[in-house]
Amino acid sequence: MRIRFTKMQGAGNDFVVLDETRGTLGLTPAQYRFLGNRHFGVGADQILTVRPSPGPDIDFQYVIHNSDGGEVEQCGNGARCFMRFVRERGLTTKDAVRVQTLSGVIEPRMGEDGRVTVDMGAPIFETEKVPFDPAGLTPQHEGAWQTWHLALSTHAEEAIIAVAVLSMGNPHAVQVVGNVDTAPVATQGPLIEHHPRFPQRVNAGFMQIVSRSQIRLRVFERGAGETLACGTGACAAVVSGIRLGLLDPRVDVETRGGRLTIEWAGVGQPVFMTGPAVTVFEGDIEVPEQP
Ligand SMILES: N[C@@H](CCC[C@H](N)C(=O)O)C(=O)O
Repeated sequence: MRIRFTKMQGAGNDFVVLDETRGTLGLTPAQYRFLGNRHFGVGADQILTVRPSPGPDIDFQYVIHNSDGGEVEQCGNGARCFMRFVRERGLTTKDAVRVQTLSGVIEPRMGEDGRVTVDMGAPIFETEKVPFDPAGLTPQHEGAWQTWHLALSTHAEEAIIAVAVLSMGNPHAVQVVGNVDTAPVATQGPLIEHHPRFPQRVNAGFMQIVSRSQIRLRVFERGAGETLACGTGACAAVVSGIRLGLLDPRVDVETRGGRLTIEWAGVGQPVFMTGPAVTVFEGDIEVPEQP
């Protein structure tokens, strides 16, 4: 099957975007994996699919697959690219749309400077909804919130880390580090992603506090490995920092691929994420039936 795609990126988090507004392609997890593969396919951290509105008051449906082929609930950088894609392709003329994802409705809005702001919805803190299993652990109280001590061990390394745990529609574990440049992202990332206390795996964030309004962040993403930026990871890190008493309500997040601005007014309120969304190129590719 030959398919048309658009390659996009938001702060260096890169995507293959597919238009299924006129019919589904019926891709299998192996075919999504093929598209995400940087050697044999197009190459991307996630594959985003635009589908027609599933119901009243909703403009589109947004389907997200990680480069490992698994479908996931949410993708923040992808949401900004989604907005630019539906505008550039003439699928809408609206400046703001309501988009159904697996974890709820988000609202991306075009900015005048070409950046996109997304209402990502309110963060979720109930451990069973993240999901995270805290049985037998004692939370460490910090600021108005708490972190959890997790043991990471392999034959090569033993470590106890303190993570804040929350969901932005998808699961996140955020730890504060002294310097993101030397943080053990490559070694601890996979151990945190697959830690048995996260039954659906987790995205692992490493946050360096620069000031009350600026952080540096690296994220080892579930199903994709370390990416140049993670939008939901940026939201999760800033929300954690605010609740732990370390950050103000508006924070610039410096990622390896660019800057995102996150705003959050407190528990029960939505998180707003602003950042770039860029079309890189378009093309078509033959997708094998059984890659
Ligand atoms: N890159 C994304 C997050 C994509 C999904 C994530 N890897 C997961 O499995 O939850 C973002 O910008 O938020």
